[in-house]
Amino acid sequence: MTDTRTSSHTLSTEHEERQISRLLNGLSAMAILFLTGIGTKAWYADHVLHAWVLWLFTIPIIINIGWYAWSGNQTVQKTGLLIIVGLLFTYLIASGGEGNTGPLWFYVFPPLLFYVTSLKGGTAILLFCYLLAILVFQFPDLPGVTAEYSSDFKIRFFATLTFESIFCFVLEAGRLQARNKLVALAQAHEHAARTDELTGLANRRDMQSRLNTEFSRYERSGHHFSVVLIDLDLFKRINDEFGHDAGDEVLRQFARLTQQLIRQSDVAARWGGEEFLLLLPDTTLLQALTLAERLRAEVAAYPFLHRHQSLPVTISAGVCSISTSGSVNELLRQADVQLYNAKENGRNRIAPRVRSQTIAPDPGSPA
Ligand SMILES: Nc1nc2c(ncn2[C@@H]2O[C@H](COP(=O)(O)OP(=O)(O)OP(=O)(O)O)[C@@H](O)[C@H]2O)c(=O)[nH]1
Repeated sequence: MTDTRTSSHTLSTEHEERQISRLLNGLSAMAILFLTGIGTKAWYADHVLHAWVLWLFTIPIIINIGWYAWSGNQTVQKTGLLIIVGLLFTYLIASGGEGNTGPLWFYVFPPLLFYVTSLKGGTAILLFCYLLAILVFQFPDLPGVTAEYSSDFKIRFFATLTFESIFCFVLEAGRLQARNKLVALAQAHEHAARTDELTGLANRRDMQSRLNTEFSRYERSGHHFSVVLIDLDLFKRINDEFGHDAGDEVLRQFARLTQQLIRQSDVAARWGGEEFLLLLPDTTLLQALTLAERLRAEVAAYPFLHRHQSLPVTISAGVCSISTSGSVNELLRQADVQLYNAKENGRNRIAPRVRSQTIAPDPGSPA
C-alpha cells in the first residue's frame, strides 16, 4: 500500500525553507540599508575608499535578492548571501572598518550561519572564518590588510566569539532536536488518524479520501479503477464460538493475507467491523473479479488459527468498476448490492458471477 500524499514532514520542511528565505530577504534589505548608511557616514568622514567598498557590497546583495525572486532557488540564495557576508566580514576585519570596529560585525555571523546551514556545515564555515581572522590578526603585513589590533582586543574578540559560537551551536542543536521530535509526533498522529488500529490497514476515513482522489484522476485522465467490498462470512459465529479475541485474530490474519495478495498501488482498508474494501487503480472489472476470486480461494484454504484452534473462515465480496457507475457513492452502492447478492447466493463467493472469467473487459480500460 503506497502513500502518494505529501507527508507532514515534507510540508513542514518546505514551510521552514520558505520562512528562512523570507528572513534572508529581510536581512538582505537591512544589510543594504546599513551599508548605504554607514558608507555615507564614512564618505562624510573622508573615508572615501571605505565608503565606496561598502556601497559596492550592496550590488551583489541586490543581485542575490533579484536572482532568488526570479529563480526561487533557495540554495543559491543561501550560498550567495553567505559568500557575500563572508567576504564583507573579511574586508571589515582586514581594513578595521571605521575606528577598528569592523570585527564587531562578525558577531552577526554564528547565529545566521547555524540557522541557514546545518550544524556541521556551520561549524566548518565558522572554523574557516576563525582561520582567516587569525591570519589577519597575526600577519598584519599580508596584502590587503591595513588594520592592526591590540593583543587585548584580539584575545577578547576570540574569547567572546567562541562563547557566542558555542551558545549558538547548543541553541540550534536544541531547536533542531525539538523540531524533529515535533515532526515525528505529527507524523505519528497523522498515521494514527489514517490507520485502523487492529489490522494496520487504512481506515474508512483514509479510504474515503483515496477514493475521492482516484475518482478525480479518473475524471481528469480516464484512468479506470475498481473496488472490492469484502465481508467475512458468519463472523458473529466465530466470535460466539471461539471468543472475541479469536475474532480479532482472524481480522488481523485476513488483513495480512490481503496485503500479501494485492499490488503496491492497491489499497486495502477496514471499511467497518468485519467489512473490508479494496481500491484497485488501473484495474478492470474482470481483473478485479480475478483478484477477488483468488483472495476468496486463499482465505478458504488458509489455516486460520487461534490458540492452536482452527477457525473456519470464508469471505463474500461484491466487485464493481467505476466504468459502470458515475460516482464514488454509486460505485460503493453497487458493490454493496453485489456483496448482498453473494451472501444471498450462499456466501463464500464473489459477485457478479463470472463464468470461467469470460466477462467482457471495461470499454476504454487498459488491456
Ligand atoms: N472480534 C471482533 N468482532 C467484530 C469486530 N467488529 C465487528 N465484529 C463482529 O462482527 C459480527 C458481524 O456479525 P453480522 O453483521 O451479524 O454478520 P455475520 O455474522 O458476519 O454474518 P454475514 O455477514 O451474514 O455472513 C458482529 O458479531 C460484530 O460484533 C471486531 O473488531 N472484532
